[in-house]
Amino acid sequence: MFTITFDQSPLKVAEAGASYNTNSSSDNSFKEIRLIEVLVDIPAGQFKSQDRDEPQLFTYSIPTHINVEPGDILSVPFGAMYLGAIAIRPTTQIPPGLTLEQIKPVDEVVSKGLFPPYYWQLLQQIATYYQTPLIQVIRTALPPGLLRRSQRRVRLCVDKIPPSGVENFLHPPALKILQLLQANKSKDMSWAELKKKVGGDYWTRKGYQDLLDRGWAESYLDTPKTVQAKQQLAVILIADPHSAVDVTKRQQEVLQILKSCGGEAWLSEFLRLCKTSSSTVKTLAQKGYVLLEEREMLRLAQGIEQTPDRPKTLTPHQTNALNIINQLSGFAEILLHGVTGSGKTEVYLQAIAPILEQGKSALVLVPEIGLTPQLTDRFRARFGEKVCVYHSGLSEGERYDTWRNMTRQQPQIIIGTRSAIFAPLSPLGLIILDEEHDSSFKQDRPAPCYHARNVALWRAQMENCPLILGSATPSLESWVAVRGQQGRGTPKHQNIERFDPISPEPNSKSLINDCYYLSLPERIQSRPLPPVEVVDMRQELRQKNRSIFSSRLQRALQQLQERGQQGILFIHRRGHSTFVSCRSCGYVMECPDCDVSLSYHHIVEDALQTSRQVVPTLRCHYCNYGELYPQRCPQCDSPYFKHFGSGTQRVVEELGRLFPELRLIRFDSDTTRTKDAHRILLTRFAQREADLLVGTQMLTKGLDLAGVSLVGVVSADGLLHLSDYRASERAFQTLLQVAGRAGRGQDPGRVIIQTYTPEHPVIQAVQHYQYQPFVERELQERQELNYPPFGQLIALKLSGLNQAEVEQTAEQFAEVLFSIADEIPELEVVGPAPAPILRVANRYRWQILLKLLPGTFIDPTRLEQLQEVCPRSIRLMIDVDPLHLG
Ligand SMILES: Nc1ncnc2c1ncn2[C@@H]1O[C@H](COP(=O)(O)OP(=O)(O)OP(=O)(O)O)[C@@H](O)[C@H]1O
Ligand SMILES: [Zn+2]
Ligand SMILES: [Zn+2]
Repeated sequence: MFTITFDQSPLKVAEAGASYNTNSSSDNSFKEIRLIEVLVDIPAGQFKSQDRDEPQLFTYSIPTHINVEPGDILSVPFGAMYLGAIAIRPTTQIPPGLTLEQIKPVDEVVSKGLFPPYYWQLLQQIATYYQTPLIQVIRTALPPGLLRRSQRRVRLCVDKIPPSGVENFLHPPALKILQLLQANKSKDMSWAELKKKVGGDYWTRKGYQDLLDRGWAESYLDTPKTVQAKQQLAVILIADPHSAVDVTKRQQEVLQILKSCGGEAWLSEFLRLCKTSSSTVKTLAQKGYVLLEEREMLRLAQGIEQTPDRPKTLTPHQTNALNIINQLSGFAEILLHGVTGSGKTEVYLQAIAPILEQGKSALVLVPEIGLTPQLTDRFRARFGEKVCVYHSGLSEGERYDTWRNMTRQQPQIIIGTRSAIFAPLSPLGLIILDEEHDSSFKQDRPAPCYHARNVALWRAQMENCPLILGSATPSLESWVAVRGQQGRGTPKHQNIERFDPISPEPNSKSLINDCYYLSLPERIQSRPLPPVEVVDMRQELRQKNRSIFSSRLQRALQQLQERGQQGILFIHRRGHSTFVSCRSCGYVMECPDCDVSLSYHHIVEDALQTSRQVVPTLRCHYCNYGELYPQRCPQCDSPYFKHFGSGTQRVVEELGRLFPELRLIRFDSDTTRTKDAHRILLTRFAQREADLLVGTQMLTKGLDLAGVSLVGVVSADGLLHLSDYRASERAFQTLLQVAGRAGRGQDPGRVIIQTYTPEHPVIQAVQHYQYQPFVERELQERQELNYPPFGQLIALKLSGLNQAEVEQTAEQFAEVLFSIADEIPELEVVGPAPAPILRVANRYRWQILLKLLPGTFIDPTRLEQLQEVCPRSIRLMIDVDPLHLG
């Protein structure tokens, strides 16, 4: 848990000598100067900043007669033009090189409320904490083209205009505008059009100002008229499939699928889903079972309409959790720790209902879009049209429309991935992070490398609303936040300095107790968690089984079809395992100092420029410790000492060879690229079109499929030995999540995990579902080496096309940092070292780790200086609280 400190410094322009802070009555005379930083919509090529594509913030003064707030859309003078702009934050600083007189005033407020008033402070907080320029944070937060898509228009206030004789006293440009508008049927025109007809910006502005002063005209912001609502064919079920008699088996199937989609779908999506032709659907339409109809396609992404459902009767654990949540009124951080299938989603749904009734909105964040269709469907079934989806996968138009819709202040629910934390909802009554432990909540690149959980916490504090973190396997950060440093205590009530948006005085911080630990220890209907069987792959090798499947997993796969059951086969993502291990004894090479596994590297030795030699080496990518790649296992001398990894492709081939009858669906980033692929593949699986779902990480997240009885993990080792201090935590979470997909329906589940190190503490903990003992042990280890959540890490990630240059720069930077560390004993500099995967997309990558003891902060300006001296050919990324090192 960190403290929020907002920059509430007084007006610096008013700093007349040192008297400002000591004599508070003298500041009134200066309060008149109000400055605002704005984001200007500069047409491409009009302005050259250091970085060509980078938009800029400009400072304007606010005239006394208008009220400008952050989030307003403005018209501002810019060179000879007037441009659209978004007010970002009030400032007290005159930009360097300018005098107060040179700062131009804002022209007009065109539209209000593009984001809530405290929003800029949130952006500012992110910029400060994640050491990123504010403008980059703005670019991450606001949807692209927000200004470009908004059109300034002028309309007459018809009832304010006297009936006749106005020609006698109006100036020509004002009269011209009046006549143009009056001639228009809607009494309304775009600014651009007016300008063209009146003859230039200057006269249009003069004329308009006159009409505005008289109250005869006003300007406003509108979506350009060219953006038309899209029409699209929908197919709608109009009769019960069960009563259909005159249909073929296939047609009956198609009707059933439509029913399971909630009775309605877009035709094109539906055809893909059923793998049928439009003639089948047309036949069904002729027979009167379905209706084909043009409908307006909502550009608000709301998903497919669902049959309404009612709140479920809660279990006692759910009731207890909900009661506590319902009693909260202000900020609180709640960890909802519920085992897989314990009904966390139902708790979210019932916690949101009263929030909407109070006229507030709710924000629900989920890890990946692969998980969203099922979850969105459940929300849609409960709350209908009030649910919208927001994530970076939407088109620009969808994002824009959803954004504008969110600022309309009707109570609504936004479901989205990481970037949805920036949704401009207000008032906000509740924020939920589902699967809060998931690492996709952290942005890897570009900067800011923000974690949506941190941002959510700051937002909840600013909005003074509760934040629910839900997970079956909470992150160590969240666990420690609510249970105290050792993770043992009962929910620890902490003192948090809360920002009060109502009275933003520097000292108005209130102390509140606000951490809750809520647990759902049982599955719904007291279904048992599926037993976890661990298979020792070293034994298989001894028994001469060289297949990637143990004989136990082979038997289980065999039985799937015989028993008409379904399974999930989990494969660790390829290309991420760089560790080396022994197939005979399971020994893994580790760094003697850093508690992470060593990474395999080829080093090309070219010292004499005559011979090129490939030398396989093992390297620690924290501290750069290295040794030669041993030919035989240092522990048991076995020659089966290898670099690890088996991809989806290989698994699928082997499955095809061993079980030609088994019907597979591949579910990974290769097969789920297109827009609705997740929904389509999962629906097909749920319709039992396949026996086995084979895939990567994506499978672990929240799938609720009743038919799945078997879960197989091909090799846990890829997860266990990631060369990262978080490897164990992540492996534990992933394995428990994937195990949690089994046995959610009537059939009891079964989980088979294959590994070369069955004695590994993570495997032991997973086998017995021991969350707390695992976490306590892990926390102890982290504490010994000052890893998070105890100490803080900052990674400086360098990359460039020239390997020697990257390495050299990294070494120079490390020198600078070492000298800083000499002054700050709480700072440790580790490295520089090559990233575990040294070269990605042609760029060589090195990194330096900064380790800070609890409570220590490094002055951000010192890291900024590194940014300034960084050669242009090298990219430097500052990753605060990095999750993935490499
Ligand atoms: N009170 C209830 N009564 C009956 N069924 C329920 C109840 N609560 C939830 N369910 C059902 O139980 C199943 C599991 O619930 P849910 O998916 O919400 O669990 P979860 O805790 O989110 O699981 P996971 O962490 O594995 O994603 C769902 O099909 C849900 O509809
Ligand atoms: Zn060995
Ligand atoms: Zn090391």
